Amino acid sequence: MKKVYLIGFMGSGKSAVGKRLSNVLHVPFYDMDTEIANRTGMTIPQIFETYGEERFRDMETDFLHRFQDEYCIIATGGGVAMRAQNREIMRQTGLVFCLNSTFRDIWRRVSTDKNRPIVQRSTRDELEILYHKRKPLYLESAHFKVETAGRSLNEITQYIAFQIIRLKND
Ligand SMILES: Nc1ncnc2c1ncn2[C@@H]1O[C@H](COP(=O)(O)OP(=O)(O)O)[C@@H](O)[C@H]1O
Ligand SMILES: O=C(O)C1=C[C@@H](OP(=O)(O)O)[C@@H](O)[C@H](O)C1
Ligand SMILES: [Mg+2]
Repeated sequence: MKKVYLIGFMGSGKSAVGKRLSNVLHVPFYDMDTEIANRTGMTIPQIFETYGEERFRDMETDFLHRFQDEYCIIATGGGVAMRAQNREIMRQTGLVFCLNSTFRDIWRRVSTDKNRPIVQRSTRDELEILYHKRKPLYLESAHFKVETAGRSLNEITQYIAFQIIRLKND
């Protein structure tokens, strides 16, 4: 078993589930946004403002490329699965779980959050268009699709943990 990647739109629960999964499985957890923020000494909004979105995307790809070979949980940022190169790295180096949430749930969770520059610069309609545009690419990248609607963070975590343990024991 190599890495476990969590992908999906902003607010689908990647960071929150990743942390829980790490506790349940006793496996290290890395949140790509946190790792990139730590490396640059800047927040995600500061990176977007100072260097622009494209440079941030390059930092994401760089992270995936260089990251050490270990069994760990990685919560990706919502844009990571948009690059073919990133999708290829994730599928080759690990198991990819897509957290699938309704746009309604997503909007409720992220609309007031100041730490997501894409939400800050978008109207509700624009974000919903982006959600529909990205969805097929999340599904294309994933080994597993995880429905999150009506499920608690713990239920989602237990489901993913079960799948990982099952595959490990195969
Ligand atoms: N299934 C869920 N049930 C309850 N709260 C959730 C669920 N999924 C996500 N959240 C909450 O929504 C917010 C955004 O989740 P987060 O893990 O940061 O999403 P992501 O990393 O995918 O952008 C957090 O406060 C998180 O606790
Ligand atoms: O979807 C995106 O393009 C982004 C998602 C964010 O991560 P979360 O998905 O954890 O919110 C973060 O990487 C950045 O704000 C850009
Ligand atoms: Mg996150």
